[in-house]
Amino acid sequence: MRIDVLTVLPGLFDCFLKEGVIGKAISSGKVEVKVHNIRDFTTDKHRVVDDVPYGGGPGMVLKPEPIFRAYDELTKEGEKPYVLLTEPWGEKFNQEMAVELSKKPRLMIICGRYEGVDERVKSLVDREVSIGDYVLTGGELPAMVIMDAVLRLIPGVLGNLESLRADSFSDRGLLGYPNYTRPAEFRGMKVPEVLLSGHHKKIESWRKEQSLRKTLERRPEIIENLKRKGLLTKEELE
Ligand SMILES: O[C@H]1NC=Nc2cccc(F)c21
Repeated sequence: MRIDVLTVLPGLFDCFLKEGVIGKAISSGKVEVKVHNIRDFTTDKHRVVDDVPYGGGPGMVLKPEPIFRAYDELTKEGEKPYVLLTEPWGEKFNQEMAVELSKKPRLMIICGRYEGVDERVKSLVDREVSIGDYVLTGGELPAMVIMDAVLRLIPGVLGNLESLRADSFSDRGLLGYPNYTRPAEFRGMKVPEVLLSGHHKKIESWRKEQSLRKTLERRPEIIENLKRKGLLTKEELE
């Protein structure tokens, strides 16, 4: 997969693209992520990227020209990208959307600003996406959240062990089961016996039960949603 990111704050992406699973996926060539500074696509001396809103009001609005120039430049060759705009009032991002986006050969993410982007930019956009109903200063963190969730789903990006964990559970949006590691007892708190038993079938069913119980307790709507979609097996429903 190739992702092009358009932003006025490219520096925010430096560590994200170098560290961890995402950093390895890029350095190994499994995925290609290019961050572009919208300012590099301006033509005036002051490299202006935003301006005051017509009709008055607070804040600044990202101008259309530099973004269109970047889009034209970056889509001259190769496959047309599926274009996302990170927007406070966009469609709520979730695991289902992450799975759908992970199947696209090429993405472009235009990072919005809280005050907004000129409406005409949306003629380039396939999906306006928000990561939540809270006020951020810009769309760069949402872009990193989206890339993190999407890139980890690309085959080969996660190590073998981790990909085993990316089972139908997490990808159905169910909450995870409790995790423990050594020591078996710490400050009087013991690891559940079943996890020390080495009985894999029992361990698996304990984990499944824990995950379903926690999801039912904290996020009952996820269970309802899966029921409606017929994505819960008979024994999981018991
Ligand atoms: O993800 C959203 N949630 C909250 N604030 C935002 C600000 C700018 C862009 C954006 F996508 C967002």
